[in-house]
Amino acid sequence: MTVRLERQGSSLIVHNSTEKRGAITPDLYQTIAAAMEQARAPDIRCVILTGGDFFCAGGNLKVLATRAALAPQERRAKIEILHDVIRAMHACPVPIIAAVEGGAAGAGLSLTLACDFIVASRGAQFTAAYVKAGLTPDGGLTHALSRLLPRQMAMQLCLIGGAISAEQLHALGIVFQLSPIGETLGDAHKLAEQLSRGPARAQARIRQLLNEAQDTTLSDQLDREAAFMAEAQGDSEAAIGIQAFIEKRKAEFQL
Ligand SMILES: CC(C)(COP(=O)(O)OP(=O)(O)OC[C@H]1O[C@@H](n2cnc3c(N)ncnc32)[C@H](O)[C@@H]1OP(=O)(O)O)[C@@H](O)C(=O)NCCC(=O)NCCSC(=O)/C=C1/CC=CC=CO1
Repeated sequence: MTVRLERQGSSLIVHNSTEKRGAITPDLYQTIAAAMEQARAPDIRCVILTGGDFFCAGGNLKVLATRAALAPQERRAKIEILHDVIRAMHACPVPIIAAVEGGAAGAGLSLTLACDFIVASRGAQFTAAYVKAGLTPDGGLTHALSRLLPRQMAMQLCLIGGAISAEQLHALGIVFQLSPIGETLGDAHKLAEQLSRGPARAQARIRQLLNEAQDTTLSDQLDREAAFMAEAQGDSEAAIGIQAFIEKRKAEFQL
């Protein structure tokens, strides 16, 4: 049972097939970090994160139980490894898809919500979990949940540590697609294929704009949008897309 990085066409796939419901190992951090690095190549159009029967149960509680023996700064350094991975995902130039079988818990949920699209198996369960172990969320979970959910719902999830289903998250627009059990990776590939037919540079600009919009003022965001739109208008992708519209045909962006 391992973590591995695979390339299929223009997609990179991080497989997290570790024991204990995909509980996090150092390999997972290294492999996602490597995928984020490789995603800078122009022929990579998408990254997919996937797991086994259960996507990822978060930090391994048996390992976390040993952390009390470490000095506070050593404990902090271990958490920062996860946070560097989340930062790298935020800065990734291509879309990231989570193909989630079974569900996600703790930092596994943080990783899921750091993705742009979530394809989840029907009945999958998502839980913050941390509070049940006397811990507090990390991996940007409170940042994500406080923006995605009403405050009270985020509080309920984090303070009680209960689960929310893929169906509920789908109704909220957080899960992009519900798939039959065992089919999330196949459906993620189809989505990656669809995305790869779009304009790569426009997609990278859009991703950056939406990610940065979370922490900025309207005025700063208008400046950013103006700069990016000016860039986009001078890009051959816009020439291709606009010409296709005028000629009433589907745009074919270079792959
Ligand atoms: C909801 C569950 C994830 C899955 O429930 P279920 O399908 O019923 O499976 P179980 O029977 O509970 O579990 C099967 C076996 O896996 C072991 N296991 C599950 N999760 C973990 C885990 N996180 N760590 C270690 N082992 C785990 C479980 O003990 C079973 O083993 P045995 O067959 O030997 O008995 C459910 O399992 C669950 O709620 N798990 C705990 C979720 C959790 O609390 N996660 C950690 C949150 S804290 C965190 O993520 C923190 C960090 C901190 C810093 C840096 C990096 C990462 O994370």
